[in-house]
Amino acid sequence: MAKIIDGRAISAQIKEEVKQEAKALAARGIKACLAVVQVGDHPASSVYVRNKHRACAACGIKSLEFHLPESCGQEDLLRQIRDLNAREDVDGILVQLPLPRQIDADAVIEAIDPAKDVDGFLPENLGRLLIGQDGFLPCTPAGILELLKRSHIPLEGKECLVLGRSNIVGKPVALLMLREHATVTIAHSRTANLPELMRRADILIAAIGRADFVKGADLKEGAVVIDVGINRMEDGSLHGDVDYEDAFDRVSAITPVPGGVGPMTIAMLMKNCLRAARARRS
Ligand SMILES: Nc1nc2c(c(=O)[nH]1)N[C@@H](CN(C=O)c1ccc(C(=O)N[C@@H](CCC(=O)O)C(=O)O)cc1)CN2
Repeated sequence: MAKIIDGRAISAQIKEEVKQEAKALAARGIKACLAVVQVGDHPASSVYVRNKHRACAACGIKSLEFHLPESCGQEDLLRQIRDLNAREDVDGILVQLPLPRQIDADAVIEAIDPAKDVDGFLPENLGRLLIGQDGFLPCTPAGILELLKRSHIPLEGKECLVLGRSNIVGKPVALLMLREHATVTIAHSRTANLPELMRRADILIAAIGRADFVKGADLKEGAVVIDVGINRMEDGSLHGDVDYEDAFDRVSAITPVPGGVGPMTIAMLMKNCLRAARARRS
């Protein structure tokens, strides 16, 4: 019987811990503050932004909302970021992705002060991860590691396969697994021997954005499956990158979608906000 790795329960635990730490910081006169910048009205982004404000409120972190129109120009957005960089009261800045087509997302992210990069997307912070130095970790990869650790899943010496090579999930989670002494392979759309790699993996982390791509028969018996995919189907339901029903009887542990990795992204953002406030103001 597979263990269901409950991201909602683990993220609630983390947010409770953050709340206690925020209380201790507030007792020293420091109220952590996150600025959330949204451009346009992408429906999923609006949900995630609202959930970030709610999580801040629940944890005792102040949050500020900056909502720019879909038609906003690159320079307007950069001006907004520079203003927030200069504000003493703002500890963390995040720009909700994706951004409209006319905006160069890399340039916008790189304009954020690295000390306020609570998304952990800046080259300074990703570079630190690469060379094993302390920095802000991107929230989804950090959330995956936390799920594995709090579920007592051993990583050292295990074969870990990461499906997907994005800068915000695939590559950083591969580095985190390597840091934990797993043997890591990154597979992508041009990987030739994917079936062989999947059948060998003790831990499979799927982040390719293709609904139900991985089937039970693809997996090693007893594998641990972490599903990062959030694919909305025509009937409105959400499916991961792994066919959950099909995989369930074959694996030893698996994250559901929804309720697995997704909630951890926001919990780890709260942790990063608090860390930014402590580092900037202590
Ligand atoms: N600036 C950022 N933009 C984006 C990030 C990010 O980390 N920083 N990640 C994603 C979106 N995201 C947070 O922003 C996010 C995605 C999913 C969830 C989540 O809790 N998902 C639920 C399902 C919610 C639903 O019904 O759609 C789940 O999996 O249980 C939280 C945050 C891209 N942009």
